[in-house]
Amino acid sequence: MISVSEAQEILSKFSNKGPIERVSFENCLNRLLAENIYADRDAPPFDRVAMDGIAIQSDQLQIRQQFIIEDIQAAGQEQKSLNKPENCLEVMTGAVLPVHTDCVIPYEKLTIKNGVARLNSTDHKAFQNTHKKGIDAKKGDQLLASGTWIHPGVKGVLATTGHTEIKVIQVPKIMICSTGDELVPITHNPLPHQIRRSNVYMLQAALKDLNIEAHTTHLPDDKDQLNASIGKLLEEYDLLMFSGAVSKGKYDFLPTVFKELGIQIHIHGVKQKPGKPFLFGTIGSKSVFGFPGNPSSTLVCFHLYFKWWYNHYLGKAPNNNYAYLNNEVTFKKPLTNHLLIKSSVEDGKILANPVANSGSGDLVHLALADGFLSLPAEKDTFKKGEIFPITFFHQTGL
Ligand SMILES: Nc1nc2c(c(=O)[nH]1)N[C@H]1C(S)=C(S)[C@@H](COP(=O)(O)OP(=O)(O)OC[C@H]3O[C@@H](n4cnc5c(N)ncnc54)[C@H](O)[C@@H]3O)O[C@H]1N2
Ligand code: MOO
Ligand SMILES: [Mg+2]
Repeated sequence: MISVSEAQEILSKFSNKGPIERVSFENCLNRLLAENIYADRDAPPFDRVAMDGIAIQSDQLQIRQQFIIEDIQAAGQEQKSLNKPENCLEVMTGAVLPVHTDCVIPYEKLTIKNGVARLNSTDHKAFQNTHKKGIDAKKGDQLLASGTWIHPGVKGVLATTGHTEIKVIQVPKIMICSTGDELVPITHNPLPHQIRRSNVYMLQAALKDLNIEAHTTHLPDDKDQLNASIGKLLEEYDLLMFSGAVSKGKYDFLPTVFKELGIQIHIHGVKQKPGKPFLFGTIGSKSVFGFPGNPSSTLVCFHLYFKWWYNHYLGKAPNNNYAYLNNEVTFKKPLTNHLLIKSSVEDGKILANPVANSGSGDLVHLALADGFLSLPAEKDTFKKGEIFPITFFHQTGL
């Protein structure tokens, strides 16, 4: 069996960067930008008034304390001009700074009476409360690099540069399949020997966190039917995700069916707990992920391996986060132990508090955890205060 890092290395080899597509501006949030974005004009495009108040010529500050108001320069109006240097213009935030002015004094520092503005203090200087044309970027400057995650601030830049269509990495078409004759739909009342199929919805939710909409289906524990269904699904989807049927049981048909369908199995079994029977294979450009059926195994393997694959598909470096173990833990097997934890923050440090559970089949306590700490296989005692890699279940930017 291979180690966690060996498994991730294999995945890196078999995940190619995804194709590029164009999407509308409306649909680009949480996608990965696949082009550089340049400024179509200076930013800001004009000397911009940054406070509501009056605009004056700063060299007048040595001579006078009060200014006759000539006019108002509102935002959205063409640039006006101050006629006489001893006067001022009222100006609004977002307006163009009028010609012959270089200093904005906010209303809070003025008293205005009978059309005359009097300064309440003398601590003013040239260019205060103005946002100089081109100070943030010049026309033609690169504002965003290909590979940027499109979050709300990035979307703002795409809007201000007038991008109505954006090149992004295509979202892979994914089908999530449950297997197992004990599973019934969530709308059913299970018989005593049955359970509702929950793993596929965990996977669907985890994919939605990555902005991937995936379908779910159920396949029976029947080799011929699995063969036929998976063959068809491979024609239609880029990637198939399975939960269950990858271990040693008489009805764990997936590894055999995959081989019969010509799928090359690159990983089957990783020195870890949970998730030991994890499977990954490819056929042409298509990939299959076989997550072990126990709920924690499914979710942990999704985060360790699918997200690793997806980072490569997006051309992004995976995130490496670390946290402080907040309780001593012993684990005597030569396996990487992915310990369920609930995180907290103290003095700016992420603390990982182990969540007690009865094993990888314990869905109840899985829901109380917000991630897992990966404790290395080489040790069996892990002390409070030691630092280990942490993976969060909830999306915090991949
Ligand atoms: N002789 C051995 N037995 C087992 C081994 C082993 O190495 N030797 N490995 C164990 C480990 S570790 C795991 S993990 C499980 C993985 O088994 P499978 O991937 O084959 O999964 P199943 O047998 O189909 O199911 C296991 C368990 O998970 C439940 N399950 C499956 N799918 C769902 C779903 N969509 N929603 C909710 N629960 C689901 C299923 O009912 C089973 O209880 O094998 C061990 N055995
Ligand atoms: O290692 Mo299995 O993944 O415990 O349930
Ligand atoms: Mg099994």
